[in-house]
Amino acid sequence: MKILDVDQIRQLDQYTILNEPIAPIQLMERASQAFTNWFTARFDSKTAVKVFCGLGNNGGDGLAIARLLIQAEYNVDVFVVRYAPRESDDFAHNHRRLKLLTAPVYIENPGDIPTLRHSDVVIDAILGSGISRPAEGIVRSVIEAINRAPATVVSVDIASGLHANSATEPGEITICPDYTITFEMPKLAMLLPGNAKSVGEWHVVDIGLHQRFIDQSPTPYYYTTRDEARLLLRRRERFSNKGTFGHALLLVGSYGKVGAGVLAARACLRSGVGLLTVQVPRCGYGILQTAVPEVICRPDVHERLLTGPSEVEGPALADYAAVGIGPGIGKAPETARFLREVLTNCRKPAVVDADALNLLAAQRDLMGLLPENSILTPHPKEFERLTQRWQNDYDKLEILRDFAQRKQVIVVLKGAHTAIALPNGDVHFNSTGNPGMSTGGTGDVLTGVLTALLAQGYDPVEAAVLGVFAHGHAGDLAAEQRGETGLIASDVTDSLRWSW
Ligand SMILES: NC(=O)C1=CN([C@@H]2O[C@H](COP(=O)(O)OP(=O)(O)OC[C@H]3O[C@@H](n4cnc5c(N)ncnc54)[C@H](OP(=O)(O)O)[C@@H]3O)[C@@H](O)[C@H]2O)[C@@H](O)CC1
Ligand SMILES: [K+]
Repeated sequence: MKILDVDQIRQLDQYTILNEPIAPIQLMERASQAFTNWFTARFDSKTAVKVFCGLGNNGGDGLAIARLLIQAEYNVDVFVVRYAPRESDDFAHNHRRLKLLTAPVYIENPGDIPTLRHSDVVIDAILGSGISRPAEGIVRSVIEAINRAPATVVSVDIASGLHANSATEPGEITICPDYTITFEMPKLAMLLPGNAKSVGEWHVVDIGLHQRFIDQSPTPYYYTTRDEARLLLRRRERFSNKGTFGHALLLVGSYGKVGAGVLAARACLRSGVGLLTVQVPRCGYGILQTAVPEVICRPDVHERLLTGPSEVEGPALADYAAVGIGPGIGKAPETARFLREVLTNCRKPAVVDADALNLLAAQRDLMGLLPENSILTPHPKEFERLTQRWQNDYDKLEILRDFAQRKQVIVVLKGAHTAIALPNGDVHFNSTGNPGMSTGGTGDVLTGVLTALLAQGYDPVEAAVLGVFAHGHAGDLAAEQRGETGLIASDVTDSLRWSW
């Protein structure tokens, strides 16, 4: 799904009005109805609803929503924050219609702000995507009062005060909602970790904006939906053998961190690889053979470290269908030398994770050896070591896109809504996963998943988008079973389904 910016959404709005065609007020009605459908499915009609409206089209939505809820026999109070003499045409229209049902209360001074109770549900329709400056004066006072109140808060389209696709400057205030119900597509701001409090749990409701305009609009930002991820899945051919699905090599583990290798290996096997060889330091031999009997184990000649040579013969590095390196390998100089050798000899895209990334950061010339379209899977701290500090999430996105383009690699920046930057500068945000996955070893699992997909011949871009989705989906299934708190990395592997 494409993520468009505010200007594009405004044009999309106009395009829909002209080409569907539909009257603006009808489009507002459709959006308000879509919000109301979500709301009535979530909150019953005994709920005390307090709708706060501004004077633009977001406020117009709020007035229409209030009317629809009154008609559905909800107990609704409407407050209009009168911060300016102007109001939008569609606001004025809905204002007239609402006044036939109820009398809104006007808020012009802080003394006009009502007291909100725990049982109240606030609908925040003060400011929408059209904000052009920080919230000040009475708008700020109302936002502060709502944030202080114990009520549940649902924002219409976007939390009031939050910019849809640019940074919120220090000192700016936004509503901190429990939910955001946004129209047609997520806004970029909703995918960035720094905005978590200004977004809450968010849902997209479809309001039927014109698909042709969306298709034609250029954007570097995408959001991977379940259907899109499903389309990437390949069926396993009936007449196949283990050779069909590739022979992968994982280079993992060091003394004390052999478990990282076990996690990556199990995940690789659960992701459909045909055959898997795992090289671990000699101390990991017994552990790996016992924990994962399905793999071919190549013990390193070094007892505790990964250094390269092994007494067990195997194919040359270049003959493996895919190579994954990093989980648990540590940062010893011997291992750094081996990483250099691997990157020099491996001409296919590789998966590079964890300490392999830290070694790249320490010896930046190694980056020049990365095979094109390799998949790097840093968490933010590792990515910062590879690049530089950033000021805010937007700055980080630019650094991410620039890095992927300059190095011609795929960067999977892990976190809530993992951002996958491609060599062409596009960024795909993931839609699956949960906070339970912030626990040791889930990254190792992802390395195994991605290596398996590359070994099966998936294009690296598709492997990254699909693998990250499947990994998060498995985390969501695991969280359903155990809850987020008790979730561990092995649960993610055990929940890998490859159908959704
Ligand atoms: N296409 C869609 O998805 C659809 C969108 N729809 C809805 O429209 C919403 C966008 O509407 P919008 O453009 O009228 O924006 P919104 O934020 O309500 O008002 C902004 C106005 O307030 C002003 N203003 C700006 N900053 C301010 C501030 N800090 N403090 C105070 N005032 C401020 C500014 O006027 P100015 O004073 O700058 O002249 C501007 O005119 C969108 O979020 C969605 O809810 C649906 O109805 C239909 C389909
Ligand atoms: K809002």
